[in-house]
Amino acid sequence: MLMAYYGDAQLVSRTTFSFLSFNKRQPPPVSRRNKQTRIFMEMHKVPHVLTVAGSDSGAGAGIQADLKACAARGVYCSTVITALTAQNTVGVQGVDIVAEDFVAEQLKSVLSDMHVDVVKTGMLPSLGIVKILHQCLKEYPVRALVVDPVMVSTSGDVLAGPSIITGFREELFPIADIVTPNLKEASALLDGLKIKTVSDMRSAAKLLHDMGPRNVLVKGGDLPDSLDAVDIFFNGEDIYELRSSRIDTCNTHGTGCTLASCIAAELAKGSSMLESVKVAKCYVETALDYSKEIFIGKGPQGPFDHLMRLKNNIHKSAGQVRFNPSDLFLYAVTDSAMNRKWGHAISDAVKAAVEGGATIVQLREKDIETRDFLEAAKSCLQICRSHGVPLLINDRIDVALACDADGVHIGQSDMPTHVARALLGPEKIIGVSCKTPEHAEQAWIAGADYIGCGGVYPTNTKANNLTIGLEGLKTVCLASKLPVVAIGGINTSNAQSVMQIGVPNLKGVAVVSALFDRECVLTETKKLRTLLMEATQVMK
Ligand SMILES: Nc1ncnc2c1ncn2[C@@H]1O[C@H](COP(=O)(O)OP(=O)(O)O)[C@@H](O)[C@H]1O
Ligand SMILES: Cc1ncc(COP(=O)(O)O)c(N)n1
Ligand SMILES: [Mg+2]
Repeated sequence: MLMAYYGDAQLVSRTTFSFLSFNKRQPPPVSRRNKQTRIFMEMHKVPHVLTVAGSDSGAGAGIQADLKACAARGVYCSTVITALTAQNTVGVQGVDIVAEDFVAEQLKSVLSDMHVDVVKTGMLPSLGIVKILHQCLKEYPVRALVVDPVMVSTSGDVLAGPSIITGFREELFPIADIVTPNLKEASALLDGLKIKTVSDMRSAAKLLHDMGPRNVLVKGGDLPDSLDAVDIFFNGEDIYELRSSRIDTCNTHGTGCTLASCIAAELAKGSSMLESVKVAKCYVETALDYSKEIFIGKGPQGPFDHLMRLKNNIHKSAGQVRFNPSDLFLYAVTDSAMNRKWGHAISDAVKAAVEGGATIVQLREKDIETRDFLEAAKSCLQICRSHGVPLLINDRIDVALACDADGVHIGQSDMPTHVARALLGPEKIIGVSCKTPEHAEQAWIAGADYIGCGGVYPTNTKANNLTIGLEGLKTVCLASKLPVVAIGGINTSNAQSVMQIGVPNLKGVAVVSALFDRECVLTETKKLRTLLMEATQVMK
């Protein structure tokens, strides 16, 4: 049924086309750009892949996969769209081929203006389009050409008819730096040769190489009964069997497009062909493994997560605690030395604090190995999540990211707040230690969620820490646009006076020794909570 569309090359709106023609803007002549500008442009050129492929409305394969793969690999990607597909995880419901002269127009727009390092091709739905591409590449040569000879989608739908085989063989293969057929495509290109084993793949790679490409990668994603994902790479001299573990997942829609784009991206960055292929294969394996548990669409072949971020969002909606300033009410900060002194395991101490009424927990483990810190953080996170209490990590953004904690608390000499925000994303909680109104202002500008202000009173947990007293605390609170938690030497005897300084954005107290330098953390937390509740009742 889909084949019915192939004859119709005029489906894309001519109105759009003539509008664009009418508005053609010519780039300024190069001579008008001075030499310095040209040198500057040369120095700041970014690696650039142009993908010439079809759009996948489900965004798992095609142009959309190419864009995501290049973004993930840190390479700029421009796009010439050859066809629109109505596609989802079930299959391809429709194909609308872009008019040949409009494909030519797109190619010219990009290649005449932008510096393209590598061209990567995907779905080329007609012989005419292949010829146009060939002609354009003659006119605007690029450093490398990666040809993914897309013919059939993972779902089994036809994306390019048999006439395309001539186009590949005669036009593109002779100028390709690498071609990357899957088993079905390799077989179609070799007049129906049966490819069922790794040894068949090796023979196919050699036969395809005879058609002219510099390198061939026969992909074995669909190799029956194979425990590994085996691809065969042949450069005309040596043959390599590239193996990775086969990820047990249905989310493999778009693996072929992604692999080819990633090869193109690595080539654009300057890697050798074999290195680019290896990096690309490893990237696909990692992304598939990361995306095993994501669920998009009802069909048998789902897309995967190129940027490896979506899973965190699933966990986030399941567990990530959104920041609420009232969480600062009873803020428990752990201390490994105190836990050692009392023989408390960190997770037991945190459990007791949370059960006693702590409303947020910060792990502050200064003298602990990173591995141990990460393990401790993971177990504390489970405890905190089961009570709906946010868990923050002191200083260590890497540990917070690794265990998917709810956020971090950082000091003035740690990672700058705006950098922490960029690393952690918009959802994570970031608290910053501030002593002055200027610190508070900076923390707000840089995207913190709250500030920790102190030391209010002298304390043993921070040597040589300047004490700002209740007055200093009040000054900072009044200047701060963010909610504040007071910290430093606060305990059951002074917590009420702190809470009663009478500024609305002071939301609570952070305590270390008052909870953890005690035999029974549960009892101390309950005691402090009661006092804080009394203090806030009095204020009302
Ligand atoms: N389940 C899997 N686990 C790991 N790698 C895979 C898996 N499925 C495919 N691959 C890899 O993805 C890439 C694309 O292969 P393939 O699926 O055969 O191509 P296409 O998507 O064009 O059909 C290859 O490197 C292949 O080895
Ligand atoms: C528009 C478009 N182009 C290519 C593919 C191949 O997908 P895969 O990478 O899974 O083989 C596709 N399904 N749709
Ligand atoms: Mg596939």
